[in-house]
Amino acid sequence: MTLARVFEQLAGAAAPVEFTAYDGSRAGSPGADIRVDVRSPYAVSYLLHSPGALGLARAYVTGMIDIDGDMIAALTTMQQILGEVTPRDKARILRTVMRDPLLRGAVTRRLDPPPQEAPFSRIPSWLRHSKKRDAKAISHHYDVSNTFYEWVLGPSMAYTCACYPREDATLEEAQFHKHDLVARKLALRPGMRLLDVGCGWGGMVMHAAREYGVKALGVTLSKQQAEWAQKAIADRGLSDLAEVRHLDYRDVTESGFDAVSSIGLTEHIGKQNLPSYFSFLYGKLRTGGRMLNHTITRPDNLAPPRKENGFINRYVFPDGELEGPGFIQMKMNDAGFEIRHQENLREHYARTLTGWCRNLDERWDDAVAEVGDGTARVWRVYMAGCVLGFNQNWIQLHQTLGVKLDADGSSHMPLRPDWGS
Ligand SMILES: C[S@@+](CC[C@H](N)C(=O)[O-])C[C@H]1O[C@@H](n2cnc3c(N)ncnc32)[C@H](O)[C@@H]1O
Repeated sequence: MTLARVFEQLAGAAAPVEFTAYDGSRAGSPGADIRVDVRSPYAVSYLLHSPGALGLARAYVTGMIDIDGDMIAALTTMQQILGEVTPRDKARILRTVMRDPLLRGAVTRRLDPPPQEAPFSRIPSWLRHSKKRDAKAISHHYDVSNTFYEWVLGPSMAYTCACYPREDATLEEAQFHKHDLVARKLALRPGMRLLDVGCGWGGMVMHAAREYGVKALGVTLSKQQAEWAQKAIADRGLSDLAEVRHLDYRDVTESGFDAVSSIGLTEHIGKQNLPSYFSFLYGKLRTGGRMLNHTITRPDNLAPPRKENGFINRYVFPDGELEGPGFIQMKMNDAGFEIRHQENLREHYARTLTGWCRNLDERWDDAVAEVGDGTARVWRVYMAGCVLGFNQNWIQLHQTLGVKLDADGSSHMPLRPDWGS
């Protein structure tokens, strides 16, 4: 039996996928929008020996399997296919594979993980997140290439969930709207001081300075981000108001800020450290000041965190940890914040990621030349996979607004805050 037929056997003859393989075989639906090319017999080894979807990801990252067509649609189809495979199907396919001498040789050999896997020892959560280890983990993901990120993210250089004000809003409009929503929730006014922790390429800092006349300080652990942001601030004539430092947020010495924003940093903090993280941010605010925490969450508040050893942790965000919205809120409360508002932008993140996937596909050849085939593949499969994750509610996105009350309990909030939608 040819290799393409083996895959067809797995997927079912009616699957809307065309399979081709290194042995010249073809199967599945000819001319389908999704084309899967098995380029090496060793792809089967990854598929059989890695848990869950990790095998498919490894085979794709190494280029042993190629996926042509819309990646989001391809992963959706594969998810359906794999979800329908029974243990009996697996046993039958394994028997077929073992009859082929080349495939048998490939399957019985265990392969090393692709080099794109982050070189981090898997240690318990409470041992992670030293400043040194965090700096390495952040560099692994963010110090890839600013040019690559410009192509993927677009001019906003915002690397977090956008907020789409209308069905037909562009990614760029939605990123502007997100920054503005944060600014409005924080009630930014000219002359205020904002601290933006985990500031990325400086999008929020520049928005606050340009649109609100706010003096804004951003800190990021990524050297490349800081360099890009510092140049952007100077180029845009915002140096009087905006500043970005290459710094761990724990090393910010100033305090008395009128507002604090944290947009996409909490995912890197670690469950054990959430109390000290929120206490630190609380300590940075003046009384009456507001803090907006924007983070990916999981839809439950159960312990322990799930899939710590999956593809995302190994290849994309080493040491990343997600908690439920209730848990985040509880830890903010316990640090002293009064919670005033919380909202879930889950569907907005699926749209945002779809925009990034489209951008990457449009510049695919350039991206491969810039960061290498394996790294470009990691981003392509991770971003498309996350679209499924947000659409199917494995993950969510919560903005939580807290206030540091005056000693007399006054919040300085209007009775009905109106920050629009
Ligand atoms: C997903 S990015 C979000 C960037 C930006 N806020 C945005 O919306 O585009 C996460 C950011 O958190 C930063 N970060 C992670 N851990 C940090 C730490 N301990 N101190 C300072 N920044 C940190 C990263 O360097 C990165 O800039």
